[in-house]
Amino acid sequence: METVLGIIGGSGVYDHPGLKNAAWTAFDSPWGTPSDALNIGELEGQKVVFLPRHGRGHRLSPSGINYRANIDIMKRAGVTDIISISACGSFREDLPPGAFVLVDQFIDRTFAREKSFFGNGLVAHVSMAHPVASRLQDHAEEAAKAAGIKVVSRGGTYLCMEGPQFSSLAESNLYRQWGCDVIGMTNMPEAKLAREAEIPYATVAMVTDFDCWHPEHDNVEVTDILEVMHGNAANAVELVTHLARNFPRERGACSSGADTTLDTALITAPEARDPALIAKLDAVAGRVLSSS
Ligand SMILES: CSC[C@H]1O[C@H](OP(=O)(O)O)[C@H](O)[C@@H]1O
Ligand SMILES: Nc1ncnc2[nH]cnc12
Repeated sequence: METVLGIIGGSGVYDHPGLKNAAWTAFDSPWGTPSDALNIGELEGQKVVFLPRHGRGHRLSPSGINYRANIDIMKRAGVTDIISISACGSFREDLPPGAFVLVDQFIDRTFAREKSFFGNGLVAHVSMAHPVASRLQDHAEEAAKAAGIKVVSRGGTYLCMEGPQFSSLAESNLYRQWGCDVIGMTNMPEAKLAREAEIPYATVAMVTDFDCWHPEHDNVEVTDILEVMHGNAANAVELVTHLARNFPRERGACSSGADTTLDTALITAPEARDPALIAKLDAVAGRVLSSS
């Protein structure tokens, strides 16, 4: 199968200037309104589908993003792999602003978002034990190094908070005690939904600030973040360019099983399934539902 690299650009990353033969293409989704149209084109000979998570102009707040529609339209566009590019705060002295963290674990503290494509009428439980595809991390790591990014951490735990306010000092200290490395507001439920849609997912988290635990940086402000974000965004563009250049054009089987996760996840008996929900799942779960 030919690979189609999906890029979800977060704060500061609303497009990729190197996309060739590109067109912003609107997709409808039975899950509602996605953040934006998809910019579909080619980068370094690789087919790429780009989605600005907050929409162009950063219109959408983390809680207002329709994560289900976003993942659904990426699946409809044929995306085989997703790289999430995200701004984040850091809980570690050795991950200062400008550092890139190739996250491999998440803690989900969000509470006001739709988190599953499944539910009453078709219940499914997918594993989130290993939410990130190590194969994608390998490519992202290689690309980050080739892009000359100075601090690149392989692995890290991303605490996803609801927001939009930043953490209190007590929360920031608590998350550090939990062993979290970075904090953001968007990668959950995005990673969960990508897993349900059988799209391998990996996060490149770009540190913009020290959250508020750090004695010398005891307040997070968007104006400070924006300054760092512009440099990070330029590095992210470079990283994605290198990633596309070396990305395998043919997709092999995913050792994590992320691309076949629904084989073992559905629990509702076929005769008890809701036809209306099955219809909405045509893209996300068509691979397993069309044959059952
Ligand atoms: C601009 S600071 C807070 C904002 O930035 C991050 O967004 P994204 O993950 O899409 O890069 C963070 O999660 C918040 O939404
Ligand atoms: N400190 C922080 N907390 C949550 N989301 C962020 N995005 C960037 N910095 C952040």
